[in-house]
Amino acid sequence: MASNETNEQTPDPQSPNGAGRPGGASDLAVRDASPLLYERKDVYHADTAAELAGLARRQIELAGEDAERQGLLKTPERMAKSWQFLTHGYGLDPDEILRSALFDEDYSEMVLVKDIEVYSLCEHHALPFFGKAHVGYIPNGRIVGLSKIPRVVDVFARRLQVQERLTLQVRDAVQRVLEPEGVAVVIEAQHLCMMMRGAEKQNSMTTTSAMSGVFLTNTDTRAEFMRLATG
Ligand SMILES: Nc1nc2c(ncn2[C@@H]2O[C@H](COP(=O)(O)OP(=O)(O)OP(=O)(O)O)[C@@H](O)[C@H]2O)c(=O)[nH]1
Ligand SMILES: [Zn+2]
Repeated sequence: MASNETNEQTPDPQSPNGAGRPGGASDLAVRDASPLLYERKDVYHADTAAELAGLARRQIELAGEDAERQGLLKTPERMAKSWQFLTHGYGLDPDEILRSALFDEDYSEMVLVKDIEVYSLCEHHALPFFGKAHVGYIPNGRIVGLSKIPRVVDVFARRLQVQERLTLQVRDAVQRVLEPEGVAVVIEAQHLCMMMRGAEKQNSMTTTSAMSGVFLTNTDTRAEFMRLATG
């Protein structure tokens, strides 16, 4: 750590670490990478960190900033780490997560996990959208460990997304693995690309839903889900 900081305070003028020139990115990784950062192999990847940090540094420079300014010295590495976290869902398998906690059970009423926090990135602007997901299903002989539902929401949310596809993907994964009588998913979210830029609307909420099985064929079941989830 200390030697890293020393290097940061006194960059070698012969090796200006300029992202945008060949080799700049890997210099940056050597200078900034902290070993602890990459312990979570499912989230952080040392092999792409250098290139990401180089791109981040270039973005900072193109904004008109001095990337060697003290407060910004480690920012490219932080941006790389943050980007890897926000997109780590690509490396996760939703079916494997759901299959890891399936239990035979005769319970045949609705199971609802509601108010699951969702943080995702819109694929058009790479800006966050965030809100809540409500996931219900009616078992058909087996139930899933409750925590696996929010975990599966995160598998798909931690990718570049549109809210509609995120909603469908959660429904389809639960339907595919549990083979229940039906699945219902509602997501309510606010999109920063509509709030802090673009349309600049601060209070609009987008609701998407995806249903299958009995939630499509039985209006009472669907109504009960909507009442419990969003009422
Ligand atoms: N359907 C859908 N659209 C989204 C989502 N996230 C962002 N968008 C929209 O994606 C659209 C991209 O439109 P473009 O006209 O190509 O991009 P833009 O010029 O930045 O548009 P504005 O946001 O209107 O300034 C915008 O209307 C966004 O509101 C999402 O999850 N679902
Ligand atoms: Zn957007």
